[in-house]
Amino acid sequence: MQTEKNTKKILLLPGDGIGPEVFGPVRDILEHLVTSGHVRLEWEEGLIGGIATDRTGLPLPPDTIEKADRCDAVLLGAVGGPKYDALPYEKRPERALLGIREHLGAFANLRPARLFPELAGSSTLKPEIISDLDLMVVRELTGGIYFGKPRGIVTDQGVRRGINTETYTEPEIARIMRVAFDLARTRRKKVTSVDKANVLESSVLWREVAVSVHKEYPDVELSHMYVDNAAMQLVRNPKQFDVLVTGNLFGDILSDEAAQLTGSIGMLASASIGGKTGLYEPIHGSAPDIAGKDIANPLAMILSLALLFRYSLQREDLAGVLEQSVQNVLKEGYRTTDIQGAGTKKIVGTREMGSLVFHELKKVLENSQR
Ligand SMILES: NC(=O)C1=CN([C@@H]2O[C@H](COP(=O)(O)OP(=O)(O)OC[C@H]3O[C@@H](n4cnc5c(N)ncnc54)[C@H](O)[C@@H]3O)[C@@H](O)[C@H]2O)C=CC1
Ligand SMILES: CC(C)CC(=O)C(=O)O
Ligand SMILES: [Mg+2]
Repeated sequence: MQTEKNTKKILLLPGDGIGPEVFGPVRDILEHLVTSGHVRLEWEEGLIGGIATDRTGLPLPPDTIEKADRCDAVLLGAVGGPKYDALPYEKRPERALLGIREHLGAFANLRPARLFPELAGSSTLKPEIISDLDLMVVRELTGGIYFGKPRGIVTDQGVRRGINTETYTEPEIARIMRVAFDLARTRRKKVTSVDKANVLESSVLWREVAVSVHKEYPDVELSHMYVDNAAMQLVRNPKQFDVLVTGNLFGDILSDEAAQLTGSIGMLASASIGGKTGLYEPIHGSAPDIAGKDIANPLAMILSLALLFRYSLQREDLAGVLEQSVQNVLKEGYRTTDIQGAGTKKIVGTREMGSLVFHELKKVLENSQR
């Protein structure tokens, strides 16, 4: 095990709905890692989303931005909920999410869809289709239609019109392509670039830049796929993919689909990198349908903390310990309801799953010191 020279600082933003619930084990895990001397780390908490609007009138208060700027990494739960759905866009919790991603410059969103072998019987897909699945979705996160201007709802001669703009610049495409090619070099050296170049000019440029950047990576294979076909191929034969790189909107949609290949959206973690500070969050939302019921799966949240150790703190050892702890708990047959299936010995709630992983983590750490 390594130790840190300098104390690192992280910001915790639990957010709304199941966000604070799945965050439960995070503080215990951090506390234990610090008190047992495995890492020198401090953390503070902040507000984001609906809860921030309730308490301060703003979904992304300046205090949260200031705290994020003093930290080495940010860990976020989820934002949003029906209570806030009627708010104008600038006041919505989701605006805060886009705002913090943009502020941190976190343009590369890595969403690793890796199937724990123990969950091969938990997906709605046949085990032979998903066994050994290990695909990385690289989603462009600070451009595209979520940020393009003009946007809004205007009234034109008495008729209301909703407008959004899909736009990508050459440098925006080139930098996300480099992230995808660099990652592919550490994996199976295959990049599939997903676009809609048969219809959209932004995708025509996307494809041209992909081809041009690819010249820097002759050892990596590049192929292109239209997004409608990619959505179908993901459930037909997902193991054909290694790194799948795409824009903000397509990546948002395809990564929820990829999550189901791993058993549940409650399993998929994400790392948003490329800017001054990394941002780590499960890919799921605030799940208002199950919030407050102690049934949400906290594993995507815990695995996001593992990614924080891997990408922002360069602590591959601790990332591995967390991932091993999750796997051991699954091996013992514990499941939240969303991942029940073959191999389930006991259905547990959010709190119990969190505490099982926490206790397993202590064991894994002890064993690693022997
Ligand atoms: N990163 C974020 O903060 C995101 C926020 N949202 C927001 O979340 C709210 C709900 O959006 P939805 O479209 O329903 O997406 P969602 O991801 O919150 O939920 C989709 C479905 O997956 C289930 N689910 C999600 N996370 C789960 C977990 N950890 N364990 C077990 N089941 C889980 C939910 O119960 C629901 O049936 C909206 O306000 C939306 O804008 C949506 C996606 C991402
Ligand atoms: C507000 C949305 C862009 C959040 C989302 O669905 C995501 O990032 O996956
Ligand atoms: Mg999404």
